[in-house]
Amino acid sequence: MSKYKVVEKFVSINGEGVLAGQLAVFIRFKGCNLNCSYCDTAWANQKDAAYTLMSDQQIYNYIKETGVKNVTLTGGEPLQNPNIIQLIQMLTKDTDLQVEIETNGSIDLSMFAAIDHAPSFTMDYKLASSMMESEMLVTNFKLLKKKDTVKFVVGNLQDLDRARDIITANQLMNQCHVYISTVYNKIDLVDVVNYMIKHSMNGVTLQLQMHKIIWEPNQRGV
Ligand SMILES: C[S@@+](CC[C@H](N)C(=O)[O-])C[C@H]1O[C@@H](n2cnc3c(N)ncnc32)[C@H](O)[C@@H]1O
Ligand SMILES: Nc1nc2[nH]cc(C(=O)O)c2c(=O)[nH]1
Ligand code: SF4
Ligand SMILES: [Mg+2]
Repeated sequence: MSKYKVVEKFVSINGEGVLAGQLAVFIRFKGCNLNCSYCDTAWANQKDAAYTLMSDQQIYNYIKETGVKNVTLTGGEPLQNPNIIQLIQMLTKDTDLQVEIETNGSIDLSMFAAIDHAPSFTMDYKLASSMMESEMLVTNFKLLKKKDTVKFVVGNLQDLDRARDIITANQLMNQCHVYISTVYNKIDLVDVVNYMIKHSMNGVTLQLQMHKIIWEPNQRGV
């Protein structure tokens, strides 16, 4: 049985994505293969970050004890542990749960495509201001389904230009949800909306991180 390094687990409202505003139970895994300039959970990626080793069953039991049905696996990078497919299979077998996975766009999603009752993926496409764009695996786009999301976290207007190019070149609007989020406190939100109007970005959703509005932005466990 696999064990996973969990740095925190908590119940909150989901602050991001298509289920934003709904209750969710979060499992945050330690460590990441990328190092984005703006990462708000860099603490979880440090070698000396404290963690609890948990098995698939212990994670499942914790989730069920909370009584919360939306489950978000995040990190760090949850999919960098190849055994995570076992946990995903255990969670998705329980059709009472709605499983969502936050992933950074650098991990090949093909091995997860065949899972029964597939989870929904929110896959970032890291833009230039993250300093991680060269790590993006664009072959993942074709694996995404209607319930999945590509998320662009923009730090400046050049990032928005690039996001628009990627959306068009890969016809993402026909593939899945498309979200624009903003690097917290980094870019004028009015500029982002005006950009969306100017470029007729129909169907694209702008999302702000709700938990950073409700709580102090650096607070953990929310
Ligand atoms: C912390 S990451 C963990 C999952 C995975 N490693 C990833 O990058 O998608 C979860 C989400 O938070 C976003 N994020 C991280 N730092 C942020 C910041 N400063 N402002 C806005 N979003 C941020 C990431 O882009 C990602 O969409
Ligand atoms: N409330 C809340 N919602 C979230 N949605 C995605 C998160 C993440 O860190 O992946 C997150 C988070 O850290 N907190
Ligand atoms: S990929 Fe996600 S966890 Fe990793 S550094 Fe970037 S934002 Fe942070
Ligand atoms: Mg977060």
